Amino acid sequence: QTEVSWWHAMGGELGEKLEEIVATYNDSQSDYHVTPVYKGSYTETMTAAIAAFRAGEQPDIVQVFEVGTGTMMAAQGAVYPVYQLMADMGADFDQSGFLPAVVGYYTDTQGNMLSMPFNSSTPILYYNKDVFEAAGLDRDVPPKTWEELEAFSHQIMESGAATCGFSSGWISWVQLENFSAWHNLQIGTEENGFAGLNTELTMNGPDQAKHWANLKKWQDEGLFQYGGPGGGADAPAKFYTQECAIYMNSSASRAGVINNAADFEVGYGMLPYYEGVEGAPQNSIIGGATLWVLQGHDEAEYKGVADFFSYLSSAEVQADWHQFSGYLPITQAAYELGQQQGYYAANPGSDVAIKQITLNAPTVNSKGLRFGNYTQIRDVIDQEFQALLAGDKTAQEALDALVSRGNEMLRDFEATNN
Ligand SMILES: O=P(O)(O)OC[C@H](O)CO
Repeated sequence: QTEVSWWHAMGGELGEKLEEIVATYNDSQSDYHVTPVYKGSYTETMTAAIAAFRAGEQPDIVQVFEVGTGTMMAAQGAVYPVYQLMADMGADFDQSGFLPAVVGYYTDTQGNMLSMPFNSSTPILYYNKDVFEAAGLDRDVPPKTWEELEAFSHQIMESGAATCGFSSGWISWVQLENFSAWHNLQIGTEENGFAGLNTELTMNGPDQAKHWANLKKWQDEGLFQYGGPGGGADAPAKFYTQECAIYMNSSASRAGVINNAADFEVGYGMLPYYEGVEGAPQNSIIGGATLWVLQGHDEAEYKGVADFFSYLSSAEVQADWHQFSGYLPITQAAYELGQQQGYYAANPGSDVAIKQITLNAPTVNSKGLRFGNYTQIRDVIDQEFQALLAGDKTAQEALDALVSRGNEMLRDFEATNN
């Protein structure tokens, strides 16, 4: 039996489900044995894989979050592009079967898919229907706009139904990158980095500054509670314990919400937008991760990787993973299978993510982002957001600082990858 190693970043409910999927594959055939290894957060997993590659101890497959794409694409000698691997191994691979929003994020300039989609998400809004009702709000109507979200939060807090309006995971991803796409605002030049390495960040415009100034104001009023840097590890519990009535996070937080929010009914909505911003709401952008294959292994292992990828992207496996986790149904076939099964009709709100990401045809501002060194730039975004919350900088100063610090990191990346 040939061993195939897969380093991943799925913890909690998602990690357990991933292991179940792998075990089913391992039991279904006898040529290959896939071993999944949890390596921590997305950043930790990516950092570990890069270090392992340098030491010649890299796994066959590594799960890399969407913002690591620019860095992985530039690591040409380290990566075995998925379209090439599937062709070399004689495996079926129909790129056109994946959702356009997913394909566009992971293809090179010739349109070839470099990594295997597995868990693509988009941020959505979760709310506590019981708290809404206790506050005198309609339990079936989530806030559509930020103006409504602010008014609802005041009503919730003043009525005593909950002590906090909202929290959010992934400040950078949800409250800056997706915020920009959703309002059709540019994130960076060169088509948000898709068109070339000579790109500059531009996410410090007046609408982003207005939003960050509001988040600071709402924090000071108690309306908004910060969940911490990176994924925002403290945010989920604020929603589960019914402290905060509204919670914005990955569509894949759904598995955790269903598991932990047993005492109240959860409602689902799209991200809020500001009234009067032209083009809003546009469409949200993907997050989550794809599977990158690393060089340096023998052909038998790559045959195993190709076989495992075919299994992973089958409609049955994808539909099951999507329905359990809240990740998007990344193939058209998985989405259609869910419709045939009556899954969306039986689970109201479970299709909010796909409706939101496909709400309008993506513009040059809303098809995603691709920047080198972006994992490090995300850390800078977190630092500047914390400086804003601490009152050390205004929203405009924090955004200007993260843009100029980020641009230096983009220049470093350009210099080493040209
Ligand atoms: O929680 P996930 O897996 O949906 O990922 C969220 C962000 O895209 C990470 O960059």
